[in-house]
Amino acid sequence: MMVPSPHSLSMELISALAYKAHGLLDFVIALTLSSILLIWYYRNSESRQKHPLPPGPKKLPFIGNNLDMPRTDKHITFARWAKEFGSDILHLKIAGENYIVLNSYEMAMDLLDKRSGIYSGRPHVTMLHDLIGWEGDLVYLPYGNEMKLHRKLFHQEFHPNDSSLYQPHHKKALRLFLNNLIDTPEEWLGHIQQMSRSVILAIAYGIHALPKDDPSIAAAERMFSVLNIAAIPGSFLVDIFPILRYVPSWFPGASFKQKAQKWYGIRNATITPPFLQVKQAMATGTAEDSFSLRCLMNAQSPHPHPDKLSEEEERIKQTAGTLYEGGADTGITSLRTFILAMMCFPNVQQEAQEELDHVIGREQLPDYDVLDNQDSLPYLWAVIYECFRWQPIVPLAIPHKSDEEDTYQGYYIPKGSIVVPNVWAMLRDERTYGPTAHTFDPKRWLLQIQGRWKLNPDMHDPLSATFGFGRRACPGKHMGLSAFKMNVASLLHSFNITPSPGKDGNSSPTKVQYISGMLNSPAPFECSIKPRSAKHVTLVQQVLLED
Ligand code: HEM
Repeated sequence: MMVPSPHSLSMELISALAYKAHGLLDFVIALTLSSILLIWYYRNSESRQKHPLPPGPKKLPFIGNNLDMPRTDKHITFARWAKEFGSDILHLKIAGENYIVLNSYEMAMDLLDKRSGIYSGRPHVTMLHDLIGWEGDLVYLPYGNEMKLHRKLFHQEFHPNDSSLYQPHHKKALRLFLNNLIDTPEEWLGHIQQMSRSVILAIAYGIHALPKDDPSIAAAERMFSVLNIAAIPGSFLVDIFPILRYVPSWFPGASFKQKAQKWYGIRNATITPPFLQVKQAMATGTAEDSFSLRCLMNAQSPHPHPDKLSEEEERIKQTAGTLYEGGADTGITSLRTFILAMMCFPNVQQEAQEELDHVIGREQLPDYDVLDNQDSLPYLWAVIYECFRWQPIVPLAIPHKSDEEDTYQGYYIPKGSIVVPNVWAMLRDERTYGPTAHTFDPKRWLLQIQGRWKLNPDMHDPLSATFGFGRRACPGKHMGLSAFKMNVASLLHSFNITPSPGKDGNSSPTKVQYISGMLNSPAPFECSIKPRSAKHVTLVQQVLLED
């Protein structure tokens, strides 16, 4: 029996309706309906390919998996689906877009790294790009020349062999942070935020933040909070049904429109003033060392006017803006996860402190060089790996986009697919990490040889998944890792982290709860961070005076 194709069905629909049409309106309706049918048919024409699409939840006509896409904790749902469908590669159809979810490290490497010529694009997110007007951000630039120029600027200044830009700023802010913890330990979270954001402000623009309530820090916080909410495709209904962008803001349920109006242009408005400040300071010879200054000094074609920007300077502004918008929150989130882990696992904390006491002693604070040596501080490194593994900071990395069609393991991957590496699932994989994959246990990274710890060379470290893949892998990796290591070692060296005692003096068990946006952040929690001894207090205060 011949089954009519949607194409012939739609032609019949047109003629039938046109025949019955009493006027132009009916004809337009007929034309619109049949166009939708045709678009749907052609967008689904992958099914006519030789290879099948990867498995995934059942698709409904027209709406595909729109109703299946979870609004939060997507990484957990994707990992569950991988088990249910017995496949690490999944396919979803959302708003006519193909989503390919990769739940294993090998698959992510096969596609995003080994075939990075195809899989290095970025998806377009309706809410973020069209309604909020988020533009010029390296994180979302399509694969191509402009993206490469932005990444080149990043690599120039965040090279693993040259930490001269970020280490001095970080060291200064860290020493202040440790002293602030001694003075007002109950404000520990505010101190972490102040440290991370002031470092980035100094690195990006050479601007020194006020000790409290700095307006540039507040502006960066507002900008990042918008990105964190709107960056993941599908976080707003309008990403799933882009046609909704045309509904008026007063329409019931269109609160996204009001949000978009409030946030419109926030990125450009936030990143332009500090950059112009650097350019103006450069003209008067008063600019301090920073990413912006270094790039501006290398610029081949600067605009002669201090308030105006050439195309090249505009690019530098955008790249510094990417740093300003996103460089701090990954650091804040990773440190909060570390603190939560130390509260929950006091034995781990004690063992790491014993190792630091043995290797560094109580007469000096940890320094960058010592920490780079994995052989001398294997337990500390194992704690660092385990923090990144247990609660990956960016659980779905940032989605890539395929710029060509492809086949992989017998499955068809359409051109333009949004490819989501599920880092969380990779780092919680029971096939790699065994039945304890969901618990925090630094010893999984270690071997004990003649009573001493050594990092197990057979365990593949988690960093290559934590920081993303291929040509879009995180260009801030070296700085992010270096800062995290120093923060963790300094806290462990001089402070004890424990649960906060309640009003009755007893502490209740700590709950491990996470809130997922683009970042996977611990839900707010209380804790107590106190110096380990009077000697540690003196040491921390002394090093501050050295600056
Ligand atoms: C612990 C800290 C950090 C973690 C875990 C992290 C993780 C990531 C991940 C997973 C991606 C997506 C990679 C992909 O698409 O495959 C990414 C991209 C990116 N990260 Fe980081 N990051 C961290 C710190 C930083 C810092 C400090 C900076 C700035 C200096 C930075 C700048 C960027 C930029 C610009 C991109 C976009 C790159 C592109 O699209 O080409 N990151 N990061």
